[in-house]
Amino acid sequence: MQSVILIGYSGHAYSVINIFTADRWLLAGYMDDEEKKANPFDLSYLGSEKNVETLRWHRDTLFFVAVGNNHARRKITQFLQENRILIANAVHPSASVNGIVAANAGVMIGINAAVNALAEIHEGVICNTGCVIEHECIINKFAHIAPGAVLAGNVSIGEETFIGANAVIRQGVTIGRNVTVGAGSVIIHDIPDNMVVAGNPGRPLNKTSN
Ligand SMILES: CC(=O)SCCNC(=O)CCNC(=O)[C@H](O)C(C)(C)COP(=O)(O)OP(=O)(O)OC[C@H]1O[C@@H](n2cnc3c(N)ncnc32)[C@H](O)[C@@H]1OP(=O)(O)O
Repeated sequence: MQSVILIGYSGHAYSVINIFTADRWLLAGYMDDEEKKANPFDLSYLGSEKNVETLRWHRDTLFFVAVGNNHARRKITQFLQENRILIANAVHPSASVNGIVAANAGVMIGINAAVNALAEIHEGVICNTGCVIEHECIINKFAHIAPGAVLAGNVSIGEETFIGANAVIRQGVTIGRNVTVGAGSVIIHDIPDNMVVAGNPGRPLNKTSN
């Protein structure tokens, strides 16, 4: 049985725990800035990942950065990599994965998510519950595709971009980096970097710096 240590232990981590448990991994504990008051999965607290000595103590175990915020997830992942810590992927057994998923790269693929032919899922990406990522889509590093979102064929999503729950992206659309797409939006045109867009059809709400 493989074992994994989580970094982060709140809402997003709970979904990640569900995935690892369904895939029969052993959860060796969690790391966070401090011990959490809530411990619904009865995990052991192993200290802060910022303490390099503590981190290296566990270097024979795989880690997973279970942090929903895209930018924070990237920062922590980079820190782990600098310290030669090995990172797992979390793929729920119910997910249908036919694309190309970066190996050992902190990718999460949730319950009933579908990744179709030749889609690329890069490092640190979250493909959340029931999302559909169609053929030849490219999901760049540390993006998050929220539950139920549908990306038609050949869509490209920039680094650290967030696609809200149940959003629909028309085929061939390119969405830049650090973009937020509101829940339920329908995106039919390309979106430049650093925008917040929402609605049907999606329109800018304002400029963001996430
Ligand atoms: C497992 C998980 O939980 S993963 C997380 C899933 N969560 C989501 O998908 C939520 C995504 N977030 C959203 O949709 C947010 O509403 C955002 C990011 C688009 C905007 O949030 P905020 O900046 O806080 O905007 P705020 O709520 O103040 O609304 C601003 C305006 O945009 C409109 N608006 C906000 N969200 C949306 C939306 N999804 N679709 C259409 N219009 C929207 C509001 O009605 C409001 O309009 P008004 O100014 O005419 O009253």
